Amino acid sequence: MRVKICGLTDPAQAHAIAGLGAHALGFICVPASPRYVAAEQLRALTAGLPPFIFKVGVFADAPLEAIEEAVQAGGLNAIQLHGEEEPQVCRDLAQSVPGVARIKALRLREAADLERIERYRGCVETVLLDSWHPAQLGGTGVTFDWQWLMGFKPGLPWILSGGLKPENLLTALHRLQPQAIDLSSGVEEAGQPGRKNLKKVAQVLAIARQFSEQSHVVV
Ligand SMILES: O=C(O)c1ccccc1NCC(=O)[C@H](O)[C@H](O)COP(=O)(O)O
Repeated sequence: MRVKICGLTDPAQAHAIAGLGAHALGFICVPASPRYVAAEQLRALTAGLPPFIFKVGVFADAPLEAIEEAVQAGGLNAIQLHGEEEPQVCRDLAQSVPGVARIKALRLREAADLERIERYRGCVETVLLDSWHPAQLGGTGVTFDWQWLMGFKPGLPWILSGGLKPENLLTALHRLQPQAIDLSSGVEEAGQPGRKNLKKVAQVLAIARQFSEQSHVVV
């Protein structure tokens, strides 16, 4: 079970969360987000992180130059495409930013939205399933209807996201058996987007570890 903690804005917190055992850290490169970090901040956030930590930049219909700049500044291992990027855009990015993994986020409004995954097969390495929200692209703290994932077998690696928090994580893991999870607002200080509560992060990592041990999953 891999754990991605997303929406970091403070270098000391990024280091602390890496030290707690998160596998991936996410940085929001979407200017409209309250968790937005510009390229220079990204450089500071990622400097000196352990080399085995996966660094993910989150974008939404961003111009290629912005993605290239962030990839370079942050030494990113992956880009998460959280907007309306078509499969061809994802394919093209393999040429533009070679060696950087692509994660396509799908914001689910109804069960039928899961069918969109098929279009991205072969265009991205991983899909991330998040909740749809009328006014926000991500970091909403809202869960989608987990019933939609009953019998779900997409045939490519996937990450469960959307409204996960220490209180509902174990239920989600038992019911949905995701390969990886992504959390943001559920591990934040109340009313402070981008400021993580390290106790909640530690709790989440302990739950994921405990679940993996019980399920004999290699962490
Ligand atoms: O977090 C944001 O502010 C954000 C803004 C614009 C696009 C994407 C964004 N976040 C993407 C993420 O990967 C979040 O971790 C994901 O939406 C889950 O958030 P939450 O429901 O708060 O755990």
